[in-house]
Amino acid sequence: MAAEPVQIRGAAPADAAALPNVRPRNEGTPLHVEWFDAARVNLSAAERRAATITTRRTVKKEWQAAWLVRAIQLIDLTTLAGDDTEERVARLCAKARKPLRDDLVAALGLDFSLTTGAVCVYPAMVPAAVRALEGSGVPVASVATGFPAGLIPTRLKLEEIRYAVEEGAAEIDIVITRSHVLDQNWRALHDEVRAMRAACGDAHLKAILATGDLRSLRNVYKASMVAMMAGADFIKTSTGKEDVNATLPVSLVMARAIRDYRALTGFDVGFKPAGGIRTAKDALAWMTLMKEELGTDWLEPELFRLGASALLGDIDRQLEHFVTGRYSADNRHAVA
Ligand SMILES: O=C[C@H](O)COP(=O)(O)O
Repeated sequence: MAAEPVQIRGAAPADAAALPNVRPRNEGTPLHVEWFDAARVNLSAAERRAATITTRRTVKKEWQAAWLVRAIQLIDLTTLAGDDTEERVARLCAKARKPLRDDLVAALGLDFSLTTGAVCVYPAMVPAAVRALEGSGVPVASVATGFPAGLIPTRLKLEEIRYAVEEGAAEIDIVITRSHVLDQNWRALHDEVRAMRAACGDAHLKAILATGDLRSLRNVYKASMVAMMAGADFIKTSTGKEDVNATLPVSLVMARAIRDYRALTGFDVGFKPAGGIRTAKDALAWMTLMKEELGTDWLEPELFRLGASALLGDIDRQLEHFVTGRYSADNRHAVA
């Protein structure tokens, strides 16, 4: 079965910031354990359903370029390495501003300014990223709260968020305390994410659940619900540093939690799979999952991001193949 084309919207009008935001931000709710306590997740059913995304569903060839251009707009272009430097961050930001070569942009007939969804860096790199992205409209996302393990005192986690926001990060990717989930201490998890959301102020909060550490899909569902009740703007699978990072079955469970939370509260919460997403085929699989489970609003950067350090290169390669009919040498493509 084939997926339908995505509508690629152009650049936002210059005065977009002045327009009223029609989608209200998730305010969160008090903790309602009864909303998820009885939830059961059938692992093999989730795996079977996720498998159909890559086998039964394909994006028709003539629509693939449009889907891949949209995938670029959804990427949180990431560098989270111990040897990051301001120069590396500046190069990454240049890719975020201009992800494709001019000849490919012209051949694809793109009449808008194509950028990635955001650039995601460590807090110490936020000032360099903000400088490099000035005037581009590309937001800077910062990880925080003792990423990736999250095992620093709460006071320091909140201070780290405030630092990144003060330096200009518009999005904060926090990590939750995994032991709160493993101990089923939902009150502690709710309080923690609530305090982080308050520290974010106007910056949007993405709650990284580190699903590879949570031991069951049932825990993934419960942690997703509590993070949303605490006011997360996005729920995100992984840091990219766990042994198992983004997978389709985990993403399916998180998408169902987003659907359930929406039915209960009316709030739309975004989703960000991250960690190990490397190929154009991966990007299309996650986009198809979003479209089928949550609808086309979840193909917009406002509600869906692909967290990836090494995806853009393959998308670039596939788009070049689409335009020219051949693949060029790897060294001609973006490393990111
Ligand atoms: O948040 C984003 C992840 O760290 C990216 O992981 P990756 O390097 O496997 O793409």
